[in-house]
Amino acid sequence: MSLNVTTVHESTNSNPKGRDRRQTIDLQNGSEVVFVPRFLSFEESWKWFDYLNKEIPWTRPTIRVFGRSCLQPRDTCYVASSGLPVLGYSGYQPHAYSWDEFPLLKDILEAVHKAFPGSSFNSLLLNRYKGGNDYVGWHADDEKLYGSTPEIASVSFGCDREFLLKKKPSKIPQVQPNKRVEGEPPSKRSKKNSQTDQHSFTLKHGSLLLMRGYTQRDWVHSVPKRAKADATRINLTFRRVL
Ligand SMILES: O=C(O)CCC(=O)C(=O)O
Ligand SMILES: [Fe+2]
Repeated sequence: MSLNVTTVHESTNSNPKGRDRRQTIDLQNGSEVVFVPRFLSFEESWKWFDYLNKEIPWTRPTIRVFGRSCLQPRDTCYVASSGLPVLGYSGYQPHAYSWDEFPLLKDILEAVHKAFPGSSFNSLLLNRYKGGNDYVGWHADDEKLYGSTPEIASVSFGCDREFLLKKKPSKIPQVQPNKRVEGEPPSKRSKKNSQTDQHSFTLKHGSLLLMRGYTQRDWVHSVPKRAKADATRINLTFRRVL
């Protein structure tokens, strides 16, 4: 038996459109992802896409990666409640805009809070991928200001993009994780590992993906370049600064 079994739990209330259908993916050891493929309706999502694309003061900052300056490979903007500690990442400190400047964002925030009672997000990092060359590399949103078990709700609009999750290498020596089973071909052995330590989601227009528990401590995520993704995608990640 594999030690790292993934359980996907599907649930829905009796909504005829299946809008609240969600998948809960137990990543084990206290990490969890909830995926709601049709969180927002198609029409409503286009209304929000157009608003965000036009009204948000997008910037493409210079950041520092491994000691070198480079242009962040996507547009960004940051919105946060007043009085919170300042966010900084990759040597960049985004200006914190106020929620009041973008009233529609409050409606999306309200919908997210309704879907996840008990959540209380107070900041939002927005990303705009102008095509398949724009991306976000492997990272974890494990900044100290989010605490040890940050909950991050990610809502997507526009072009479909693949979202990958990969387990961080364990610091504790493993007891032969790919232990040879007599007669099992090597291809099967490595696949077994990758099935449980990597996950892929297609984040479509109007979908929501929530990461919680120890997902930022134990996993990294990315939205890789995709030659076929030829249209703009906008992604909102709601977070709680402690
Ligand atoms: O665009 C996405 O789906 C992910 C964005 C992300 O990981 C981030 O902003 O930290
Ligand atoms: Fe992230």
